[in-house]
This record gives sequence, C-alpha cells and structure tokens, in this order.
Amino acid sequence: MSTTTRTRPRTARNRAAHAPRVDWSLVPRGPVSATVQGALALAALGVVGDVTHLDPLVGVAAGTVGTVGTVVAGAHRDLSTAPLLYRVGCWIGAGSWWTYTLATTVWAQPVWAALGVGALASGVLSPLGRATARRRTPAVVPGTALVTRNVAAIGTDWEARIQRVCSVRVEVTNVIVWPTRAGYDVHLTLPGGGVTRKHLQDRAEALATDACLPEGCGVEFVGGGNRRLVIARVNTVNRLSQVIAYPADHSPRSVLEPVVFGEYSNSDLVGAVVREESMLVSGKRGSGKTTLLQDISVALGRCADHLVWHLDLNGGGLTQPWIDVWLDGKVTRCPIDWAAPNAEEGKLMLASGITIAKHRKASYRKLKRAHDTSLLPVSPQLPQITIVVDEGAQAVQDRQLEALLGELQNIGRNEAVNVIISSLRPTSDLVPTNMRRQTGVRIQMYGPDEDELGHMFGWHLGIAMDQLAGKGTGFISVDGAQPRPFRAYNITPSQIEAAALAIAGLRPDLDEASAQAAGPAYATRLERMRAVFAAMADDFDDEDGDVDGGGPAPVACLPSGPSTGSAAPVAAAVVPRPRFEVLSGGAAADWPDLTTPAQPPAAPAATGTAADWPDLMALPTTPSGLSGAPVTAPSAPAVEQPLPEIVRRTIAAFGAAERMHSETLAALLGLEQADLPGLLAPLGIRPLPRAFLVSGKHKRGYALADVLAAADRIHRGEVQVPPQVAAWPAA
Ligand SMILES: Nc1ncnc2c1ncn2[C@@H]1O[C@H](COP(=O)(O)OP(=O)(O)OP(=O)(O)O)[C@@H](O)[C@H]1O
Repeated sequence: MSTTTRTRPRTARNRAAHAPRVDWSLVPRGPVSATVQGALALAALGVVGDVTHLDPLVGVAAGTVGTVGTVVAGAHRDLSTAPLLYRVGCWIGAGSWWTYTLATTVWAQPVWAALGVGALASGVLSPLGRATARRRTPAVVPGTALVTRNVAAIGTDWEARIQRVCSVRVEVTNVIVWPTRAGYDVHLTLPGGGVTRKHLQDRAEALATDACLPEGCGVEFVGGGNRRLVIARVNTVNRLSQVIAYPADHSPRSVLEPVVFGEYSNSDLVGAVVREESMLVSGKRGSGKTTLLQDISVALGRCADHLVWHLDLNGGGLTQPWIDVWLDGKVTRCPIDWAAPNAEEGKLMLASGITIAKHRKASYRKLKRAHDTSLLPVSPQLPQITIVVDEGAQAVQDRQLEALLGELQNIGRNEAVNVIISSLRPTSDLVPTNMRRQTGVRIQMYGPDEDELGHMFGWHLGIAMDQLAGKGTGFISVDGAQPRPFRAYNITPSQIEAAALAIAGLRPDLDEASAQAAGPAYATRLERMRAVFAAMADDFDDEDGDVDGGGPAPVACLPSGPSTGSAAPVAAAVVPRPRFEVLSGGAAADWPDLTTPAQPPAAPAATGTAADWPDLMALPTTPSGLSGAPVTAPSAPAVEQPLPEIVRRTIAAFGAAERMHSETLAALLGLEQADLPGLLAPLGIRPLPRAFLVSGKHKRGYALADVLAAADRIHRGEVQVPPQVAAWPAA
C-alpha cells in the first residue's frame, strides 16, 4: 500500500511529461502550411481594409517596407540570389494585391481568383525560398601563382565533394598550392553538431576517387589549429614516379634534427633522426643504395655537431668523390673525417669507434650531470660520429669486422658513435639478425623479390614492390612504424663535390679526449687515406688498371705528429697486419683495447722507415692473464656455407618472438605443420620438449635460439644440408 502511494505521483508526472503536446503556435510546418497561412492572412487584411476603408497608400507602404526589409535581412544573412528573389517577389505580389483591394473592392471574383493563383505560385516555387548561404570565394595566399578563379573553383569543388561523399557541409576558407606543385592544401571549417576530422579521414579513399586523383595519390586530413579547423592535403602528382634532384642546400644543421634524404609520394620530406637510431639500407645491385648513402652523407655532413666516417668496401664508389676535392688540393681539410676503403683500415676504424664510445662513457660524466641528462649532449665541440658502411655484406663476411660492427652498434648509442649499414639483402646471411633487430631506421630499396620486404620489415604488412617506381625508390620504416614508400634524392657527382667543398669548412674536429682515446690509429688516418685513395684514383684513371673490388692493399705512412689534414707528401709503407683474432665465444666488448699499442709509441723520426712504426694493433698483456700473443679463433672453413632458404625464412618468421608454436610457424612459412619436422630436424632444429603459452594457447613449438644456433653451425660447415632441404621451396 505504502509502495503504491509513493510511486503514484512519480508515474503521473512521467505520463504528463511524455504525453504528446498540442502545438498551437502559428509557425508554418512546411511549404503548404506556410502558403495557406500567408494567403489567409492576406485575405484577412483585404477584408479588414475594405471594411475600415483604409487608404490604398497603406497597402503600398506595407509592401515597400516588407520588400526592403527582406533585402536588408537577406544581405545580413548572406542569402544567395534565388531565395532573395523569391522572397522579394512574394512581398511585391502581396503588397500589390492588398493595395488593389483598398483602391477598389475585395468583393469581386477576379480579386479572389488572383489571390488563389498567387498563393498557388508561391507554394510551388517555395523550394527556391529555402535559405542557403552565398558561396564565398576562398582567399588566395600571396605568392601562389594559381589564379584566383582556379583556387575558387578548387574550393567550391571540395565543398561540393565533401557534401556529396561524406554528407558534411564544410566551409572552405583557403586553398594553398604546394611549392612543389605536386598538390594543394584545402583549409576547411567543419560544421557544428559533432562532425569530426576522423569522419572525413574515414572517407579519404572515396574522396580521392571522386576527385579522380592519379594512381598513387590521395588526400589526408590534418589539424588546422583547433578541432573544427581541418586541412585536406590533396596530392595530385605521385612523386615516386619523378626523379627528384638533391636540393642544393648546405646550410648548417644539427644531428638532433632529422636528416632528410628524399620525399614521400605526397611530397612530404623523408627523414630520420639518427642521434640514437642506427640505420640499415638494403637493396639489390643498382637499386640506388650508394646514391641514398651519398644523400645521407651530405645531410649528416651539414650537421655542425657531427662527423662522417666512411667504411667503403664497395671499391671506393661512395668515398672517392668526397676525398678527391682534398686530394686535388681544393680544400685543406678532408670533408670526410676518416675513410676506410678496405677491411684492414675498417677494423682500425671500428676498433677506434668502440674505444671512443667506451672512453666517452667515462670521461663525459660531468658534462652529462651539468646538462642534467643521461644522453651524451653532442655539440660542435663534442660531435657525434656516424660510420657509414657501404656494402655491409662484405663487412659481415669478415668475422672480425662483423663482431666489431655489432659491438659498436650495441654500445655506441648513448655516446654518439652510430652506424649506418647498407647490404644487398636484409637476410641473416648478409645482415646478422641481432644487427637488424637493433636497427631503428630500416630501408628496403626496390627490387623484383617480394620476400625482401618480409625479411626486412616482417610479414603480412600489406606492402608490395609494385607500389614502388624502380631505382631510387624504396620503403622506409622508422621505429617499427608501418613502412611507407618514398623516393630518394638523385645526387650527381658535381653536387657531391659542391657539398664536399662546403662541408670541408663546416665540419667540426673530433673532441680532444676522443682523439686521444683513439690514439695513433686516428692521428695518422689522413696520411693513410691520402696514400690509399690517391692510388685508387690512379687505378681508376689508368684504363689498363685492374681495380681490386676489395680495395688496394693497405698502405700506411709515417706519422708526422698530430694530424692536421694538410696535404704534405708522405712516404707510403705497408701497415703491419693487425695481430688480433676473434676470441672464441667472446664478444668484441671483452677484447683488449685494439687501438692501444702495447707500449706507448715513441715519436718516430720524420725520416724513419715502416719498420720503426709501432704495431697499432698489438695486444697488451691483459690482467686476465691473456698473453699479448695473438689469440687464435677456432678453425673455420675458408668460405662460409650459405643458409638454406628454410632457415632464412624461419628466422624471419620469428620476427621479435623468442618462441613460436609449430602451427603458427608452419602457417607463416606456408607449410603444413606435419612438413616442418622433415625440413628442420635434419638441420638439428627440433621442437622444445615442453608446450609453452603464447596468446593464451598452450602448445609445442620452436625456440629462435635453436634456429640461430643451427644457422651458425651451417655457416661453419658443421652441418650438411640434405638435398631435399636445400631444394626447398622449389622441391
Ligand atoms: N634516387 C635516385 N633517383 C634516380 N635514379 C637513381 C636514384 N638512385 C639511383 N639511381 C640510378 O640507379 C643507378 C644505380 O644507383 P647506385 O649506384 O646508387 O645503386 P647501388 O644499389 O649502390 O648499386 P651497387 O650495389 O651496384 O653499387 C644510378 O646510376 C642512377 O642512374
């Protein structure tokens, strides 16, 4: 009972609230009611005027006031022409009819017939009277060459297109043509009522199709200042299909900014910040790797807080144009701080890089504290070093070079000693898996083999080589982001020379502490570079000359005190062969400091011979009891055995995973699960003894460590690959 009493008032209130309301207002609800109401009101006025004998001038005045008021209000509301004419027409018609009835009589058949015809006409034409805002001409930004009429047409086109495709009435306020003329920005204001930028972005594909944009072009929507202001970036020319010349700009920059080396298809600049991230560039012969490394060398050379070192095992093609300006005496400082054209010099360079990184860790603690940062603060006084390695595949075939490269990549990030490596393929036989995994900026250049994309970026990313446009184009992924197609700048030898001349004067010197840490190997590099590259240039000039792909034999010159890069003539002599070997099972970090001679080198006499030159790479006696005598590596086959395709693809399929269920692995390899053991077991790769949990499923599978260990054994020739496994996937 009490419950009933409590609930009744609430129920009654609700009923009252939800009961249909009767609308007594005289506001018209559509064209018919508006016409009928208007006609009745006018008839009433006619009768009242007749009965009260109103002066006809009252009718004239009412019509005039209504007409003028309509025009003024229409201008204020920015009404377009059609509704304005309709409304003015209605006022003139009504005013004339009333004036006539006041002047004669309302009680005549033709008078009522005229009212009926007028009301019918206004009802039929009422759609014309609907209020629509006049289309404003978008402003043209000064300096854009497009004529106003074209810009206005683009703006009104896009207003209509967005209305048509997205059912959103936007207002175009501006159109700006890109300086590259490869597209334009349309500045829009979204209507109120909850329409968001994403609403338009979701229909971007449909809008691009509606706009009939060329293949490879599209539209994207970005913020324009606040949530209702949007910029539609419309790309009308596919930059991938054009050769883009290097923009000759040698103004100083910082390595803390992105190094820019090309353009995306929509003309946005492609770049990456390489202060901490290393880079891997892969592509078949002639795909444009060296050109891209030249772009990167120029971009890095422009950084006033950065030094470029080249490790060029590709016959000097990358380095020679940079060194020539110095060899020819056009500049007194070499634009490239250190260049190594062969593996021996490369080992000196990488060992020095490792020593510098280790030394910086200790010697710049105070500086980091002063800057309140754990990351070494680079500056023109303390520059970053980036070692650009052309033809990394040759580097990793030398196990010492491979170990040094891997070690430097592992330890050099914080201390600003970085690496950029190019390789013919991104597969583990040419780029060690860990090296690829440690690389933040990955680039795969165009080639006919789709698999390369999977090896480089991972599988099933929805990208394909046919999205590219041949030499000089590729995919780039920064920090694991979805790979995007881009085109690298095409840089010519004369442009490299111009850049080299500018950079020779711009680049900093290595900081004193790092130079001292690197020791004589660094101090005497320029003499060796002069001798080696001059010899290579002679070889190139000599038509009968036979240039060794691995570079000429290493040559050293007598150190002449601290190196200044000056062009003093030097006596060339053969560098004593470095006496170090890879320690069995040890990382390069465990090695003794390779660049420190056993004894501090005595200052050699200027007229000394090569015999007087200290052995730069002699191992010191280490506290761990290792003697200074060379430590020999376990015997390895002279030529590394190639990995079978099944192992390469298995490593790639693992991606970042440590363990993988057999079912998943088989699916990624395009195999039946039952076929896996037949291909992997003969290579010593077996499933883990116990099931493990991945994505909520408890199943058996493989460990990446086992696959990598097997790959190592195959490399060393310890495992014979059965023919049916070697033949896969053809078999
Ligand atoms: N960005 C580019 N735009 C236009 N053409 C390019 C571009 N990059 C390279 N090319 C063309 O491709 C040719 C080969 O380029 P490059 O020498 O850089 O390739 P690569 O991959 O380093 O070859 P290799 O491995 O044989 O040294 C160049 O001579 C040039 O004609």
